[in-house]
Amino acid sequence: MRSPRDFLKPLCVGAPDPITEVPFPPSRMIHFFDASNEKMRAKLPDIAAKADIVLGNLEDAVPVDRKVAAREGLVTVGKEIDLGGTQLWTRINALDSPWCIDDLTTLVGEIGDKLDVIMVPKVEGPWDIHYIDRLLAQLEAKAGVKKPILVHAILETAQGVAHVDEIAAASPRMQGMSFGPADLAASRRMKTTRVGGGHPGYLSMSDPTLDADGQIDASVARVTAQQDPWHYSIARMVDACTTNGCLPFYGPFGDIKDVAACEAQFRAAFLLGCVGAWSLHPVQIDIAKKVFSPPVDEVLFAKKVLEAIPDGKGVHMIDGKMQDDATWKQCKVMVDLATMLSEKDPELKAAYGF
Ligand SMILES: CC(=O)SCCNC(=O)CCNC(=O)[C@H](O)C(C)(C)COP(=O)(O)OP(=O)(O)OC[C@H]1O[C@@H](n2cnc3c(N)ncnc32)[C@H](O)[C@@H]1OP(=O)(O)O
Ligand SMILES: O=CC(=O)O
Ligand SMILES: [Mg+2]
Repeated sequence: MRSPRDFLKPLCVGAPDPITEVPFPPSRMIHFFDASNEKMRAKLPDIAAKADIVLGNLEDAVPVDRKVAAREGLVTVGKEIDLGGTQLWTRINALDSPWCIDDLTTLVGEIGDKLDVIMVPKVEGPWDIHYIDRLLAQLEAKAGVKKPILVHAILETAQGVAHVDEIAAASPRMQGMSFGPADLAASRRMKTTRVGGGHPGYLSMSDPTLDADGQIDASVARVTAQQDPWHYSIARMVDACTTNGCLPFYGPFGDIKDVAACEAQFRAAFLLGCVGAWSLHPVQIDIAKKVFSPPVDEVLFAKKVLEAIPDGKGVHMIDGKMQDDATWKQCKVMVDLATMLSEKDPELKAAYGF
């Protein structure tokens, strides 16, 4: 293990100093686009006006014969398109793929100063982050990049989940993690073809009704309720990220037309502590914006609590609810997020009354 004293020294002479705190600008959605697709690239200025983060995807979903075009398309985006204040990320090809090394050398060399975060798929343990960390430092030094490019891991293998805490702690570059239910399902041999969301087969059932002879009365219907197959892993990811000062995100929801289920999946992640989710299609940008902006009534209540208890101490009754030091902190989380989002979004600012 590296000495903590070395943690904030660059891993290559001439590379920028590592950051001490992960920046947290609006991050409600990471909008994926295929940079090899000229039509999608042309839409980017409009998309960037609505989205918090846009991400040029080079990995899964980009066909093998368009890998180079996607990389080059992203270089064009970085050099030629003004995204305003919207962050530019990429998802590189996996570390065990033949494209990864050229993704990194080309992108850092050509648009290293434009890229905020590099998302690394299929991270299995801290060793994957250590590899990327050193290589990025070398490439940053070579290209004269001024601020360190941050790293975001996708949690999408059983190994990755087993090592989630070590991954989150592996480098000061760790910006956060996204939950990847498709690859994770495959890695664990879960029997689902869905990308995120629930499953009608994953449920619990109420007890049976017994007849006079103590036998199960099959004529009486039993209540079932779908359970959340992702709860455990998302909660682990949230704890690992929060413990290490980086940001957890929910990943993709694949049934683009089922906007209600997408909203439910995003909201479950929001309530558990995620700061945002992926949008795969423009329709999911609005869903993420709605879900990951805290509800107006909760923000107004939280403001009321903070105003009523300026020192955040003791026990109080507000609107019939007990408030104390702990609930004050819950309210602070809500108000801090609302304040941060209001700086970007005048409509939210008005609704929250700032
Ligand atoms: C498990 C994982 O790894 S998930 C991450 C990898 N997957 C991705 O990145 C997928 C990204 N999304 C997409 O490729 C597409 O949205 C698809 C394939 C899912 C659906 O595409 P389509 O069938 O073309 O959707 P649809 O017909 O509704 O598109 C409407 C318009 O929005 C555009 N559009 C669709 N998705 C996007 C996007 N992500 N970004 C920008 N524009 C988009 C289309 O080009 C189309 O434009 P047009 O009206 O000018 O023709
Ligand atoms: O990359 C995302 C996933 O779900 O797999
Ligand atoms: Mg994946």
